[in-house]
Amino acid sequence: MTRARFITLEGGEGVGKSTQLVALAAALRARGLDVVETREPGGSPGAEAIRQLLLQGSEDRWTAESEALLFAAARADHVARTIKPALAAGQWVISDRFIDSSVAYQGIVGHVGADAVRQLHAIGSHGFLPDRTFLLRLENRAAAERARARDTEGSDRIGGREQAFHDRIGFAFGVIANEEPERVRPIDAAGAPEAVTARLLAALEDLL
Ligand SMILES: Nc1ncnc2c1ncn2[C@@H]1O[C@H](COP(=O)(O)OP(=O)(O)O)[C@@H](O)[C@H]1O
Ligand SMILES: Cc1cn([C@H]2C[C@H](O)[C@@H](COP(=O)(O)OP(=O)(O)O)O2)c(=O)[nH]c1=O
Repeated sequence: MTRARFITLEGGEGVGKSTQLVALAAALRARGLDVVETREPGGSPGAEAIRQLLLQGSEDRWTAESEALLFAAARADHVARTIKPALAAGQWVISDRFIDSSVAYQGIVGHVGADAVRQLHAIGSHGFLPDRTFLLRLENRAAAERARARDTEGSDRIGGREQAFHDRIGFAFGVIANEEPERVRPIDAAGAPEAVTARLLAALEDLL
């Protein structure tokens, strides 16, 4: 039996992370693995409370620095209370977003700086990293169309920003994937959900 792994799904809004999280977890369970599905911001009671602070209210509710600290605090709780205990118990963990979202949104696009965000992660979560990160890649307009179809009742504080912001996020994730090619694997997110899941499984085969 291989050891339990921590997998994260990253990418901009609407690329299909939540959809693939459910499908990938089901595929891994079908192979007999015990899988925990989680998400950020959130994933533990404390982090879910911080999620409310982060995603509700006006766009200027937090300074860029406060926002980065809140994400790091939520992640520290998520890692300590949910992710590490699950891995220690032999469960695989798949998270919808993790540190790379902070590096992209707060670090590269939000001007806090990628290094500063990684330092916060070093303090809050001892620099804990996923075994593998899948970066779902989808052409910007297709992702915006998927997100619009989903968010018929309006989007959240961060998701509701203009298209140019989301374009910069896509670019920032590309920078991250280039920096850490061993951990961060780009996956084509176009096409039917089942086709994307098959690509994810193929790119996970060596860890199974
Ligand atoms: N491969 C796909 N093809 C078409 N629509 C999709 C696909 N994957 C997800 N969707 C739909 O697009 C919307 C956004 O997907 P979601 O998984 O919520 O994305 P994310 O979590 O990355 O924001 C949802 O309405 C979802 O049902
Ligand atoms: C985890 C994380 C999320 N975010 C943002 C990305 C999203 O706009 C929002 C999370 O909203 P959510 O609805 O969970 O994500 P999605 O829109 O992908 O389905 O928070 C950050 O800015 N930094 C982070 O570290």
